[in-house]
Formats: sequence, C-alpha cells, structure tokens
Amino acid sequence: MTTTSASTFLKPFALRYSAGSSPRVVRRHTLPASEFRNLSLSDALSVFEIEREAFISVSGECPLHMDEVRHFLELCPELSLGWFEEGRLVAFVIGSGWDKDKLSQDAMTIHVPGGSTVHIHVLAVHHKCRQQGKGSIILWRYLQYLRCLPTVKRAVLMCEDFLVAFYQKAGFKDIGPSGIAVGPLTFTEMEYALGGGAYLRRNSGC
Ligand SMILES: CC(=O)SCCNC(=O)CCNC(=O)[C@H](O)C(C)(C)COP(=O)(O)OP(=O)(O)OC[C@H]1O[C@@H](n2cnc3c(N)ncnc32)[C@H](O)[C@@H]1OP(=O)(O)O
Repeated sequence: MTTTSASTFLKPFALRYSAGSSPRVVRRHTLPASEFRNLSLSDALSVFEIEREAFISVSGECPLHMDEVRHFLELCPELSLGWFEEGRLVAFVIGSGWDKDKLSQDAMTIHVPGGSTVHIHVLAVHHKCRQQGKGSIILWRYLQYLRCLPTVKRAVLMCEDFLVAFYQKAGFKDIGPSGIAVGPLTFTEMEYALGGGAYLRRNSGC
C-alpha cells in the first residue's frame, strides 16, 4: 500500500474576487476574500458547527461526529477541502480512502491509504450560504482536485433520496440502495468515475 505524500496536498489558492464584488473595491485587511484549501485539525470545530446545524438539528444524527471529524482530518487531510470566505469556513468536503466496490460499515470509520476509491463522508454548506451554487462549486473543485491524485479512480458517497438529483447533476451515477442505514434513515449509493487520469493529469496543470 502506498501513502499520499505531502506534495499532493492542495496548495491554498485564493479567488481574486468574491462573487459580485468589484475589482475596484479596496479591502482593509489581509484575509483572502475567498480561498480553497485542505482542512486541518484546527478546522474541526468549524466543520462540526456546520454539521450540527445541517444534520443534528434536523435528524439528531450527522455523518461525522466530532471525534470522527478529527480522526479523518488527522489521517487524511489531503482528502478534505474547505472553502473559506474572509477566513470563515462556508463549505467543506471530507473524504477518506476506500478499496471496495460498495461501501460497508467499515467505510464509515476507516481510511485505506492509497485506496483507488475516495469515500466522500460529508459535503455541507453553511446554512447562510445555501442555494447560491456553493455546494455544486465546492463539489466540482473537489472532484477536479481528486483527478490530480494518482491512485484515485472514483469517488463514492451515500445520500438520502432527496439529494440524488443534486448529485446526478454533478455527474454522479446512482449505483443502488446502500446497505448502510442510520436508525430510520436509508441511503442511495452514488459513484463518480475519475477515469482517464494519466491524460487528464498531463493536461490539467496538476
Ligand atoms: C455525502 C453527503 O454529505 S450527503 C448530505 C449533503 N449535505 C447536507 O444535506 C447538509 C445540508 N445541506 C447543504 O449543506 C446544502 O444544501 C447542499 C450541500 C446539499 C447543497 O449545497 P447548496 O449550496 O445549497 O446547493 P446549490 O446552490 O449548489 O444547489 C444546486 C442544486 O441542488 C438543489 N438542492 C440543494 N439542496 C437541496 C436539498 N436539500 N434538497 C433538494 N435539492 C437541493 C438546488 O435546488 C439546486 O437545484 P437547481 O440547480 O435545479 O436549482
């Protein structure tokens, strides 16, 4: 098995202007208006606050509890992505490595280093920033980023039925009901093929 080298970590990249802002606006501080970067342990609390509002307040459950957020950000920060505006987390994705066709209960807690599949545990957008295209944008950026990781061939996730259309729009395919249930919640498993990596990597500035 291989481990991902530090050189594959995402270098933070700032967008020059936040959506709708004018290039002529002079900012009085040094935080980038908008930045995408891998998450680190120090982001765990911000991640969990978004999760608490997005999931726990709705169903009492969430994809990753605080200790699991910390676990994955420690084990595989290179499979996470955060979107920060003025230094504040507005959206994130957390993934881990996996190596089987379908997700099983093990996939909820383990990271398979160098696995050919990335299991996307959670995508969430801060509640004040939803329905503005941010979920679609960070997911698209994350998938582009995964194309640059040499061992990764596909991404998988499980979601509730009402989000199947959202993921289909992003290019995911429905691969049937998930074998995993959380209390009364059932899920559909979705897959995104990242194939053709060698050619794409040569031509995408990875
Ligand atoms: C693997 C997983 O993590 S599955 C769980 C996903 N996360 C959550 O449910 C947490 C709470 N929700 C969120 O954080 C966000 O609403 C997300 C991530 C689901 C979507 O992000 P947003 O920034 O709000 O979505 P965005 O603005 O990009 O919308 C894209 C499309 O998805 C649709 N959509 C967004 N949220 C939902 C929803 N909850 N139910 C149904 N459709 C939705 C929008 O209507 C839009 O469709 P349109 O283009 O036809 O108008």
